[in-house]
Amino acid sequence: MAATVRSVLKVSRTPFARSLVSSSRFSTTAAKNMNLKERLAQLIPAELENVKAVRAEHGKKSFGPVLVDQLYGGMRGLPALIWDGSVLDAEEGIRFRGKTIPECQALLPKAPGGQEPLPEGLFWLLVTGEIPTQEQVTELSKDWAARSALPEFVEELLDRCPPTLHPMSQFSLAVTALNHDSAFAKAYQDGISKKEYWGPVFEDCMDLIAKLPNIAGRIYRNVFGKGKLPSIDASKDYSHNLATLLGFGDNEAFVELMRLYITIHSDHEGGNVSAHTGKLVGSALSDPFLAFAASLNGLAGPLHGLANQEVLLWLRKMQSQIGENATDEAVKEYVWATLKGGQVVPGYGHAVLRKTDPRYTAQREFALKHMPNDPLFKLVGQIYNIVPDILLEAGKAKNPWPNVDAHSGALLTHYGLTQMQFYTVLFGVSRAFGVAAQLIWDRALGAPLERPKSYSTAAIDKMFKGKQ
Ligand SMILES: CC(=O)SCCNC(=O)CCNC(=O)[C@H](O)C(C)(C)COP(=O)(O)OP(=O)(O)OC[C@H]1O[C@@H](n2cnc3c(N)ncnc32)[C@H](O)[C@@H]1OP(=O)(O)O
Ligand SMILES: O=C([O-])CC(=O)C(=O)O
Repeated sequence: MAATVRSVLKVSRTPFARSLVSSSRFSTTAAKNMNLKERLAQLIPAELENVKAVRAEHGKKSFGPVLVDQLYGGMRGLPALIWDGSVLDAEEGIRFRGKTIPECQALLPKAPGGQEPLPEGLFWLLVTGEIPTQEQVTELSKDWAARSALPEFVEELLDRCPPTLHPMSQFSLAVTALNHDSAFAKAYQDGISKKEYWGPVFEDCMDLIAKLPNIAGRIYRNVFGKGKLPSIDASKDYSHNLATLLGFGDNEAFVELMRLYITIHSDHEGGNVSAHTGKLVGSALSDPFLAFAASLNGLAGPLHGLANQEVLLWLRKMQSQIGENATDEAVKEYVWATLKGGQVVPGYGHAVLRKTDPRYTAQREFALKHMPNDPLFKLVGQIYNIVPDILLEAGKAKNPWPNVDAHSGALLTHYGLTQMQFYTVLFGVSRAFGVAAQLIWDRALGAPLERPKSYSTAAIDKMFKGKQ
């Protein structure tokens, strides 16, 4: 079955690639002078044709059987969704529109003097499948800066939240409230034609991404008493502004970290909880603010995006119990105690990946370059040498290797962003890029309401009773 799945995926990727080739007359000089919406408007008709052709050719082909176990087992491996921005390979990890993380680091435009890719370029890549020019990325930075202001009532909403309300709950509240000004919701009420949905959805997605730094910065400063929020600087890139709003804009290494962080956390194909939730809610034609707020509520779970907070809490608890610079033996004992206590080792394991997450590796390489002697970085490395063997010996986890969340907190802590309850907010800022790109395409391609079939245990029992 795996081979069938792979060959179908290959076939279904080809037409999109073909669409880009067939529209290559645009991807020369003219395309390089276009803004994102203009380029998208060119790509949509060809992709509509491609999807039609793929469905005509393969629409009745099967991916293989669905097992009852998959219904009970969180639908692992069940082919169920279309997601164009990225594809996850269990061994290799994520590719954004066919490009690995190192390839994105090499190919995407950088800030002057910077070495990490600008997330603006990654968004362009997710949406179009193309590497933008430096000028296109600069225009995107400016566009997002121009859209970044929050409605006053959203600022007030955040200012009224008690600091005891988790930053992710505040984040979700604020994003939900942005639906007040949704271009799509308004256009829908005004009777927009289906064919035109993608236009206002694109505008909402751009507004959503643009406003996230102001939301994140406000939450951070409110909750952790960090004073008044500075203004967005229209001459700076998105990550620089985010860093400034958090109070770290003067630290160029932190700004670089934000560029890398937002790039690598953006998208992880469609089946993860935050991406799938956004797509599902968007399929009801809830606007991008409502859809992405739902994504955030999923990201806030400890088995998903909250794991980066959990990793730091777990590490700090370890240090308080066995001290800093603990021996391997003491660390092993602590890991076993976690497992014997019926808890998971946060930052390890994955529903799809079966190797070390390349996002972990990218962060490790960043740390080796910028903070090789950091004690927490060393502890993260020590744990890497210990945990996989223990998880293998414990015999339950299908993947004993670290995921992205095993590393991110150590990097943020190094630069002074020590408030782990805030970490998943940064993950959420990044995840908006991937969810938004797919929401735009879903509406452009007329993706239908999601509504799979559910079964009761009694129905399954009855269905197979007396059958082999
Ligand atoms: C950005 C992200 O979302 S990356 C993931 C972040 N989450 C974490 O790091 C939390 C720790 N990891 C986990 O809980 C899991 O590995 C998940 C949730 C990521 C994946 O879950 P699954 O696909 O169900 O993993 P898998 O099939 O390997 O699980 C089999 C068993 O191993 C256990 N297991 C998996 N990973 C771990 C772990 N890190 N520590 C302890 N036990 C684990 C599962 O809890 C499950 O136990 P059960 O049979 O008693 O229910
Ligand atoms: O793919 C997953 O299931 C979880 C994950 O790593 C992500 O969403 O970034």
